[in-house]
Amino acid sequence: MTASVALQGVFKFHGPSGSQTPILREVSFELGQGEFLCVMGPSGSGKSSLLHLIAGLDSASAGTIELAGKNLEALPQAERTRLRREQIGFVFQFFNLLPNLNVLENVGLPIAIRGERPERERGKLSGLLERFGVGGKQRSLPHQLSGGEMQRVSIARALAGDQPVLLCDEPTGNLSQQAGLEIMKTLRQVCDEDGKSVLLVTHNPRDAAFADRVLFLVDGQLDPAHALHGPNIPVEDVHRTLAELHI
Ligand SMILES: Nc1ncnc2c1ncn2[C@@H]1O[C@H](COP(=O)(O)OP(=O)(O)OP(=O)(O)O)[C@@H](O)[C@H]1O
Repeated sequence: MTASVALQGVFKFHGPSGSQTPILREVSFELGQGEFLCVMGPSGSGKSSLLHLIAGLDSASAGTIELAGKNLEALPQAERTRLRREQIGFVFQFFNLLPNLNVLENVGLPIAIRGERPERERGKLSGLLERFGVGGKQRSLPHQLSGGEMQRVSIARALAGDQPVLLCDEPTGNLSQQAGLEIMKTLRQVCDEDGKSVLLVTHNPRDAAFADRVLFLVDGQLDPAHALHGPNIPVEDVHRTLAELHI
């Protein structure tokens, strides 16, 4: 089966390469279809850079990155963008909802960006909002919602265009404990029930324990010896590994 995402020997230098230390060094892993994979690492270890590469928003300095079996590095920019829109939904720490659009309009954005008409998908979009407990907020503006509600709207948006892959960058980083827990249950549910492939970047051991597999990025390198495998990874194992790796 084709992996949703496959990295092989990826290096990333920021700025001119030469003698600089790369921020990602020989990174290789696969995100399987329907897998929930978490990457943890200290601040500055290259986690966000990794997500940018997978989304085709930046280019690897060496190595290959495949999205849905296609080598991103070999694609012209327009094709990369098209593939990103078709394959990837994003969930960000600060939600990234457009402040002047209401909830329904925000959730329809991935469809509008593809040049299609969100009004035609009204039933589907409302259904997603209902499913995530924000069905009554369709006409609200983002600033009228709680943090947890905003994040549930952004998960609905990430699913609105039927993208099979969700890239989640610290999705609970700006939420209360309880709201964050609800978001993690929701992400686990879209993986289990909808078959989405989820790649989560987080500092939070509780969130990492929701994953099927946890990888640790230290000094730009993945440490395969310390990977954790689920299901049901004990949060204590995540804490212990972070301590062993001095993260
Ligand atoms: N566009 C850029 N140009 C130059 N350096 C960059 C660029 N983007 C990131 N860096 C550097 O690369 C390193 C990794 O950054 P990145 O944001 O990927 O780390 P991170 O693990 O996501 O950190 P955090 O957990 O703090 O968000 C940092 O030292 C950062 O300063």
